Amino acid sequence: MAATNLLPQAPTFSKSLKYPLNPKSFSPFPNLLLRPSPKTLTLKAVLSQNPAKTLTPDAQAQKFQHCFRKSEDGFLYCEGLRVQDVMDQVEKRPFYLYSKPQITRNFEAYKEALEGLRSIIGYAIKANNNLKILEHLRELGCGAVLVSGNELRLALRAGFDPTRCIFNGNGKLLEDLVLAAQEGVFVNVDSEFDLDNIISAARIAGKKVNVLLRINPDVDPQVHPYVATGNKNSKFGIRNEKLQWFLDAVKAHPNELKLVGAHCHLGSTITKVDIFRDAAVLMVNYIDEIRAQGFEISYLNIGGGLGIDYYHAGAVLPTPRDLIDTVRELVLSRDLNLIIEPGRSLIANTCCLVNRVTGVKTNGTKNFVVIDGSMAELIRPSLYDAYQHIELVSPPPSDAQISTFDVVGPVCESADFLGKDRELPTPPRGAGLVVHDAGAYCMSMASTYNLKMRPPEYWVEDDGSMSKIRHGETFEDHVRYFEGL
Ligand SMILES: Cc1ncc(COP(=O)(O)O)c(C=O)c1O
Ligand SMILES: N[C@@H](CCCC[NH3+])C(=O)O
Repeated sequence: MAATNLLPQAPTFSKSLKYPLNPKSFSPFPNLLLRPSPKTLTLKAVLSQNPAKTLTPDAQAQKFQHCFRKSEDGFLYCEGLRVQDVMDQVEKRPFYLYSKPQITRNFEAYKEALEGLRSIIGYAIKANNNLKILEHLRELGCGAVLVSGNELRLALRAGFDPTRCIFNGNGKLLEDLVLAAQEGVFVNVDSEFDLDNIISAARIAGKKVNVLLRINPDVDPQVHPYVATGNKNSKFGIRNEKLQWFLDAVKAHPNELKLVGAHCHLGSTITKVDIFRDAAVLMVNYIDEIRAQGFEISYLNIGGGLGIDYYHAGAVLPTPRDLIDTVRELVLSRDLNLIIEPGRSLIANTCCLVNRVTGVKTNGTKNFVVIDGSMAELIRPSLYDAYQHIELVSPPPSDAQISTFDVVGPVCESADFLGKDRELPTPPRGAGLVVHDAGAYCMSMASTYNLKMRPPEYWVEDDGSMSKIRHGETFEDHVRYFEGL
């Protein structure tokens, strides 16, 4: 399917140009320039208008209690099952172990927080694309956020209602946009060429597409630069300078496009709700400006990004209720539907990567616990220097010496570590060791580097029994890719 260029390209600095390109027109931002506009609101101004909200730990914090608990005699449990017993029953290789009830509790926490608002919870499938988990979230009433054609196909296979799905991304392909258009999925517009493709897709599908403009509000999410997406250096979204061009372009295509909302996504692992509040203030200002031009905007999508407590050190972090409460009045005051796109905060704390200790060694300056899991199964520590809590699943021998270890895998990279400088009792060979909070961006980012095949996944069911929810990849799977070539 070849895309024709339906739209002229917006200039980098669109101040002096209008859609369609017309050298005579001068101000593409009549409204934005004449009134206090989002552009003139610096972050500092926003903050002073909206004094920081004090975070109150609420009853929901209880709901975020960890499904993995240590018993008094030192055994780790997942809900009612001893992780050691699970290890003894399953294949001897690293595996992911989830709690289905915790997934439900996490979802319910968002649902309860959203009471009184018209809303869609769009689960960001990129965080974890296990089909069983998707089906469970869909049954609970979740929508889905997709960033590729295959994520869209998987969401449809899992039975998600397409009208509760949002297709995001800065490089969406025409054929995938056609599917999105056919299915009636919301599509977020990221760039000029993206809009061009969306218009083509609408024509091919013979369907009008409901679009949201992904606005880059330039708010610093105060996170690792690799997971910051809503600041001015980001590859994502539309900056204020180009906004009018997009509005005019949408207006020029009434048969293909219906502009229904505005979207932003600031980044991931955000642990201060005031950051979301700042962005939401900017976003509703944009929505006011856009509505003033006659568009019927009914959705504000504030993206995902809420962080979780990776450290297990007793910190009180914002809950879904804290997040929703911080934007609630803004949403109500504009009579908007709220879309949120949580990934990590729905799924991360529901799972551990369970590993076995291969052995312990020292190189004279450092001690190492070598396990069978690695950066291939769980890359976050290597990629972002991310901390994930590590502990043994069973009590160590009574004479085990406590030392400081790097917990490493067998992969031939010095970046292959799961944890650095961790104080642990010296584990015997074969001991079980878990990496916590492994439900988000772990399995979905796993690779087969060093031919470490992707691990199997299990979950503890609501009745306390255990089921396999994904087969582990095997050597035979790898060899099969070359059959018949
Ligand atoms: C557009 C978009 N929405 C939602 C998410 C989910 O973010 P998180 O897992 O931090 O909630 C992401 C990932 O950061 C994203 O890029
Ligand atoms: N992969 C990142 C999150 C990226 C979010 C996607 N926009 C992580 O592991 O924390």
